[in-house]
Amino acid sequence: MGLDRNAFSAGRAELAHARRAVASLIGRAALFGTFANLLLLAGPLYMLQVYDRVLGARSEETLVALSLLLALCYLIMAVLDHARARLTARAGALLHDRLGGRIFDAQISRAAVAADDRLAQGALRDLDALRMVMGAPVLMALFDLLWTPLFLAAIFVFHPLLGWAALGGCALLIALAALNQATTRALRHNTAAALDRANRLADALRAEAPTARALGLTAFGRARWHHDQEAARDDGLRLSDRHALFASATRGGRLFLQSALLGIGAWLVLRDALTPGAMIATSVLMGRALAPVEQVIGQWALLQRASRGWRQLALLLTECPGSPAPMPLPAPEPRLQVEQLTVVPPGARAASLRMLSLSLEPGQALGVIGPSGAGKSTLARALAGIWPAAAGSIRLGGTPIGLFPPAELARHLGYLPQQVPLFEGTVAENIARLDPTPDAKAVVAAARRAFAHEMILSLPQGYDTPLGPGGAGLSGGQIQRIGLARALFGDPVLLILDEPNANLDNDGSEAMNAVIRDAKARGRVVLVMAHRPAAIRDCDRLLVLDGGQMRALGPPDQVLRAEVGNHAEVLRAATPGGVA
Ligand SMILES: Nc1ncnc2c1ncn2[C@@H]1O[C@H](COP(=O)(O)OP(=O)(O)OP(=O)(O)O)[C@@H](O)[C@H]1O
Repeated sequence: MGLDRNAFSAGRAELAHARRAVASLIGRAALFGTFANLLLLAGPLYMLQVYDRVLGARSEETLVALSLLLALCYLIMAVLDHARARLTARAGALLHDRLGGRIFDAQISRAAVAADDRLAQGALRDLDALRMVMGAPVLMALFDLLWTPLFLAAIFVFHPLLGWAALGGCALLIALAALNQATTRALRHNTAAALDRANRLADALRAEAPTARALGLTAFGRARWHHDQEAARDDGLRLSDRHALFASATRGGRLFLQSALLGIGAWLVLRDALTPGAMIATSVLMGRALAPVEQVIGQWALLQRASRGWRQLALLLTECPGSPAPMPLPAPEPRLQVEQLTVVPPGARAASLRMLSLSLEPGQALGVIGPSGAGKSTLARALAGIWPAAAGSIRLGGTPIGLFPPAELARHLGYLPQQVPLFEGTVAENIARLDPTPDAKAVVAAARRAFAHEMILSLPQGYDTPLGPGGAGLSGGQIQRIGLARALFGDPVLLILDEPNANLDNDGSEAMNAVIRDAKARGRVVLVMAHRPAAIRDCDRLLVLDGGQMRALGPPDQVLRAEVGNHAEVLRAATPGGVA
């Protein structure tokens, strides 16, 4: 990725801290591995003894004793192997537990400002890759790799010529693997990118399947998907051919190496430079020395994936630093002050809201109107703490909103976005902001305030009605009412309603105005972003935005008279049954 190491050192430190927590498990696994590897030497030693002692002395007792000893060694080795596999798998699970919550929060805070952020999208998969690699045999093979030099040294002890041949063979196999990696890098990248494009398109079309079919997007969508799939298939085939070539060469090389060592050993035996037992033991030792090399080479992709995941997570954690446990702040008074607020949408170059100042006292409602793209939703998002202020400030009850921890700020805010997202879970859980054990009284109170109680009771299982993703199974108006109940849950001091009556009929619009009146009567501050005049009827101040700037702010009559040519018509439309 070509990133400066220091650029994500804070994240690295955080990951290393979590890794230290699992170090004792890994340490124990490594200790067991040490003994298991030492016991591996029992095989070659047994052969050495059988060839050089048992066959020479023709002693059956020695053979039986040696065989029993060998069986005991292998039994202990199997137990140790099993124990270390369990330990490394648990180390992976523990690492996942340690980091899971933090990474979940970090990816949400990053996605909150840029929904299509790749780092956020892949974070949980990166964490899974770390967990998997710790439980995979490749981690143990990495430990075993440390023993390869010892086995090679043992071969050197038998004869230096055998040692050099073994060392050269190992180097050749590693060089082959490195060459494989280097020559397939571009292919791997292209295959993954094409597959990613194809899958994202398929996911998007599937998520909007009915609309996609009705709009006739399927045929061209399929053609695009095919195009990317074909690219992925062609590069994937080239990649698998290349891998197969290297895999065959490696396998052939390894088999040849083992036989070659036997051949050199036999030649040395003929010249009385080696015993036959040492000749056989060398071949077995070579097999042991190469086994972890082969395993690491074979599972290199898994290691690479985990190492990429580690880097990406380090970057994510650096960019979304965890806040130390914040000092709890008193609940703010319902008073809003916005000063010289400028907001630049994430990823955009230009500000979509500039130098806006306003203040609202308890019990005041502000209507925000303006043409499409004027900056109304931008203001709503900034007030809800979603988009940060590029300049200026937003204070709630005198406290800058950035000082509230996000979860605490969310409790003081009731935000109804233009597109209301509902999630899999019951109606009650959705109103209680996904609390799996929702406070029934608070849920019903919020639904009553939102005039949604009767509507919810008419659903098949009332508050326990399960909803599909996005609120599947409900009408647009029902979704909006449940979204409003969720905004009112916990009786927040500031209500931000972005196009609240977009999907509502006249009764729904009336109910919405009653919600605004009720909130005002209880001293709450309300902001209503609206296209339909009916939504601003109960607002006592009106803000007109245009091109991200304030055009007017004041009492609705006055502002409409000054700003809108047909103000009389607009005021008439603001009454029930008026023109939408
Ligand atoms: N996520 C974004 N990234 C970049 N620019 C954005 C983003 N969202 C909005 N904008 C830009 O900010 C400007 C204001 O958009 P905003 O959604 O605030 O307008 P609006 O008044 O709510 O419009 P509408 O009435 O159509 O909902 C627009 O020019 C838009 O292009």
